[in-house]
Amino acid sequence: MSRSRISRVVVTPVAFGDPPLLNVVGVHQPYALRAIVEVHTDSGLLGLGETYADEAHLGRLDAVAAALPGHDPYDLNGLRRLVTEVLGRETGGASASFGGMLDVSSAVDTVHSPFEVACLDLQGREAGVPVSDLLGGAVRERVPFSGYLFYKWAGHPGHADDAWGEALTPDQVVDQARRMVDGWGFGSLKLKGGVLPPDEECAAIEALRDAFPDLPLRLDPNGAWTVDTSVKVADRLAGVVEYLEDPTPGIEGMAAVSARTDVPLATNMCVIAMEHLPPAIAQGAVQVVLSDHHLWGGLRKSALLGGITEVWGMGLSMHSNSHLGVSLAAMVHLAAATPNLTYACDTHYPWKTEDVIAPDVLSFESGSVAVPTASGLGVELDRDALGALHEQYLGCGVRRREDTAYMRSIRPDFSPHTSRW
Ligand SMILES: O=C([O-])[C@@H](O)[C@@H](O)[C@H](O)[C@@H](O)C(=O)[O-]
Ligand SMILES: [Mg+2]
Repeated sequence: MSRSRISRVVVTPVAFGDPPLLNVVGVHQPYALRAIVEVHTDSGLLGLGETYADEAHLGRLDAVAAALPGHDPYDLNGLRRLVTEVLGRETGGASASFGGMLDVSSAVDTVHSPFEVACLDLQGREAGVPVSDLLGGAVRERVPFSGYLFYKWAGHPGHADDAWGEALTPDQVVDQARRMVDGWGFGSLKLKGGVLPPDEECAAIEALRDAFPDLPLRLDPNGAWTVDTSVKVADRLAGVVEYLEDPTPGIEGMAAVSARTDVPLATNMCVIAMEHLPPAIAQGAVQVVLSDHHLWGGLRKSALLGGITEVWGMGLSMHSNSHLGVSLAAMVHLAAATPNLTYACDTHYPWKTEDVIAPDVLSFESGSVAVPTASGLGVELDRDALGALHEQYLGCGVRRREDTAYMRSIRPDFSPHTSRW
C-alpha cells in the first residue's frame, strides 16, 4: 500500500470576540486572531492545527503551506527541515514577536508547530488512535486547568458592557473567580497582574485566599516589577501562592529574585526556547517552566521540554494565549501524555464565546477536560463557524495583536508597565 502524501494545505485566519482584558502592555483588542491550519492528504484525510494569526506570521504560514504538497505526513523531521528552508529563503530566518510580550529569535518553532500538530492529527486518524498515544500514551484521563483571572474594564469603550463586567478591585476579582469556579469547577486560580501597583495586586491575591482557602493561587505580572519589589511581594505572598510567574524580566533578574526567596518562580517569558534552558538552569533562575506547544515548536518538542525539566528537577506548567478549540485539544493531548506536567494548565478558553470546532467534545468538568479518545485530536471543524469567524476576520480590521497601541487609542499617555514598580 502506498503511503499517503499531503495534497493540499489551507490556512484560514479567524477573529473572535475578546473582552478588554488588561495586562502589563495594555489591553486586549475587541477581537483576538487565530489561524486554523488544515492539512489534507491524497487519501482523503484531514489534520488540524491552530496558531497565532498576526500578519507576519500568516505570511510565513502561507509560504510553508505552499511548499507542503507531496510531503509525507509521517516525516516530522523533514517537516522541520522544510520549514527552516522555506523561512530562510522567504524571510532570511526572521525572528517573531507576539503581542509585545513574547519575542522569539527564530520563527521556525512557531511556524512549524501548527503543521506538526496537523500531521500528528493525521497520523492518529490514519492509525485510529488519539494523539496522546502518539506522544507516549495518556498518563491521566482528565487534564486540570486553572481559572485565569484578569483585571478588566466593564466593556470595550464605545460598546455595551460584556457579561463579565468590571474587575479592578479585590472584591470584583473575587466575584470573577467565583464565576469561574462555579461555571467551570476550576481547582486553582491564576491572576494576571502587572496592571495595578503591586500592593493592590497582593491585596487581590489575599482576598482570593480568604474566599477560596483551599485553591492553589498564582500571580503573573509579566515582568512589571523590579528585583527588590519582586522580593517584597514574594515575602508577602510566601505560603499564599504556589508560584510567582515572571515577577521581573530576564533570566538574570529572575535569578536575582530567586536567590532571595523560597517562593517558586515560574516563567513563560525568560525561558521560551531550548537555548534559554542552560543559562536559566546554571543561574537557578526559575523553578517552574511553562510549556506552550505553539511557541516551543510543536507537541514533540514540548514533550522533550517535559523530559528536560524532569531531569533538572524543575516543575512544569502550561502557558496559554487567547485560543480556540483546536489548540485546546492539542494542549489536552500534550498535557495528558506528559507525566511531570503536574501543575494545572493555563487556558483563556472561558473568555471566548465563539469557536471553530463542533461543540461539546471538549467540556470542562471540575476544572478539567477529558482527554479525547477518538482518533487524532478528536475534534472536527464546524465549517459554518469557521466561515463566519473568517468573515469576522475580514471585516474587523484587526491584523495583529497590539495591546499597547489599542490601549493608547484610549489612554494616549499609556506606557507598558515592564519593570515599572
Ligand atoms: O492574554 C494575556 O493578556 C496574557 O498576558 C498573555 O498574553 C500571556 O502571554 C500569558 O497569558 C502569560 O501567562 O504571560
Ligand atoms: Mg505568564
